[in-house]
Amino acid sequence: MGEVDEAFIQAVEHRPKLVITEAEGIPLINLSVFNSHDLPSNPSSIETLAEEVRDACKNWGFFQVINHGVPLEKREKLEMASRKFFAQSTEEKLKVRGDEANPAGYYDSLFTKNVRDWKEVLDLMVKNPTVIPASHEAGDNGLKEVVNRWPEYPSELREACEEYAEDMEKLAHKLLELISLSLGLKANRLSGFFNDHTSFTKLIHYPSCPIPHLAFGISQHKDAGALTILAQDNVGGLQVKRKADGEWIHIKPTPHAYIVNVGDTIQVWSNDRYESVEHRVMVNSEKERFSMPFFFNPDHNVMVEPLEELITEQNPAKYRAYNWGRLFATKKPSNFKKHDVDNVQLNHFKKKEEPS
Ligand SMILES: O=C(O)CCC(=O)C(=O)O
Ligand SMILES: [Fe+2]
Repeated sequence: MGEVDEAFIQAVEHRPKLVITEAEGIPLINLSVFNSHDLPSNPSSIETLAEEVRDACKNWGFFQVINHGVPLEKREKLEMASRKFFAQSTEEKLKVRGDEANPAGYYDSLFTKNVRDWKEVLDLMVKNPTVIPASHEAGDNGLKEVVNRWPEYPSELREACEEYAEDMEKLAHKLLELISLSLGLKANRLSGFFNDHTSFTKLIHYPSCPIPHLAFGISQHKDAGALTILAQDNVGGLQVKRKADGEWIHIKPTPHAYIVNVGDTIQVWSNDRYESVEHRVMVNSEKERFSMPFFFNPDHNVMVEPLEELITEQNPAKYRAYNWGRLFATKKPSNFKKHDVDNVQLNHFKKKEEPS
């Protein structure tokens, strides 16, 4: 990624401002009650936690969690393996390149909204294989298996990633329970959508960049799945669009915390009570950065639509049902191909306002 390709250059109106807005930041939520033994006899603290989650989801769409129960050694083991993997030559990394037929793997040429991202990634599915639709064409009901391409080096990467994904899955289910409670639903209301889930871990490397005023690590986007749980190193660069005023807010790294955001799927399930919020990543002319988002996604055959408990006469369903797997099969390849149109957006499924 040495020479500067014009595909990286953002349109003038989207270019990063190098002056960073430091604000009070996204909410910090302490999950320690989940790890205490007296959990069942302590419903009031869970209720308090659910309220904090509700406020965070409503006001920001993003929050950080501490005392989350994920062992630090597991996170560090995967982070080290990721650094070793990306330190190899491009030729070596391209041996595990992902493609349209089997998207799990390495990419060094990715686009968000048609501008190239200053990053390289390794995508690894949690379920190996993961079943998804063979194509996004309506009428094609065929399925295919996505199989991980484990790199030979470093040899510990596979075990590190599998162990880490197990921990992430547990944390994701805890968060899902809290989100369900926060919406006034039973704790396990959403868990049935994840039996054969299509979640994946993405290892990301943002190399240092000579043109941080013209390019992004990832330009502004929303995450399509249910929840994203992100581990970032201490360099920083993630920015979240503050709902209150549309200002881009820098998320200062909190050691060992995870950053959580709700994706489009939860926006639809909640019938817009919670919104999937735009975010982006700035790059840095001096420092490279590593991050590891875990995307918690439903089963391919889940039809995503507003939950019936959250629909009322005053608040009718705002979306038509759509099939998660088809959207996933559409989204994945479009991330690495230059398309004439933006990625599929949730607006496609938004119901038109009925004339009153
Ligand atoms: O690396 C980060 O901080 C954010 C990554 C991200 O937003 C994504 O991969 O969707
Ligand atoms: Fe994202």
